[in-house]
Amino acid sequence: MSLTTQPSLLDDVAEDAGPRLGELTEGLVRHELSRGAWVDVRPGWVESSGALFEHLLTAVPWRAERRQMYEREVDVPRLLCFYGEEALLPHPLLARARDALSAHYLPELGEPLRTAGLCLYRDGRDGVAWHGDRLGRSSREDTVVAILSLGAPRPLVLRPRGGGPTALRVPVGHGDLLVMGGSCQRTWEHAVPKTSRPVGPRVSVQLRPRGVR
Ligand SMILES: O=C(O)CCC(=O)C(=O)O
Ligand SMILES: [Fe+2]
Repeated sequence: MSLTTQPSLLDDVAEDAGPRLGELTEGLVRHELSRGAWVDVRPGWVESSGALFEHLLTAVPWRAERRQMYEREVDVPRLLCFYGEEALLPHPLLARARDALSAHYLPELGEPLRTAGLCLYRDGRDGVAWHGDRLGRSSREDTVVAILSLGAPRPLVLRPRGGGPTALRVPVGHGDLLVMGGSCQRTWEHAVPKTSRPVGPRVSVQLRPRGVR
């Protein structure tokens, strides 16, 4: 064996061990919703995602938040950590994912994805109620919110704004990508329902443009 083969063998081993991004467009499916909203789903975009999930569980400074609910302050039922546009993301693969998504959606979106909101759903008691991400420009403009899901799958459900039955239910975990686009934040709502079924922890990474929350 020549010495020069050894580094490449080692590289192969190192690469096999870590999480990787697959080809984004391979298996990417668009669901056209009503009123100019759409959802793209790319199952298993992050390969070997278990290592990334384990890393994020310990590397992210997860925080519990409280919010006002009528007269009382209550715990938000999930842990959170927000990375603004200047922040170093907790794993280099997240920056690569953000950049790949920015490049892919640029023709439609006209700007890059810049921030990352991370959530940890510890078990089925954690969830997020029906809402649109409408705190920023997304209350007036079409936009894109891309979500990478790691760990145990949880259904992300969508319905038209203002109620009605769930129109789309996508279990997301283990490296799946789900992207909400067009008018989705204004004209549709999404949620991750709480469940009494035993479910393991899930991490959600939401990538958004500047000024969209
Ligand atoms: O858990 C998810 O992937 C969805 C989170 C979400 O909708 C939000 O934080 O705005
Ligand atoms: Fe949301």
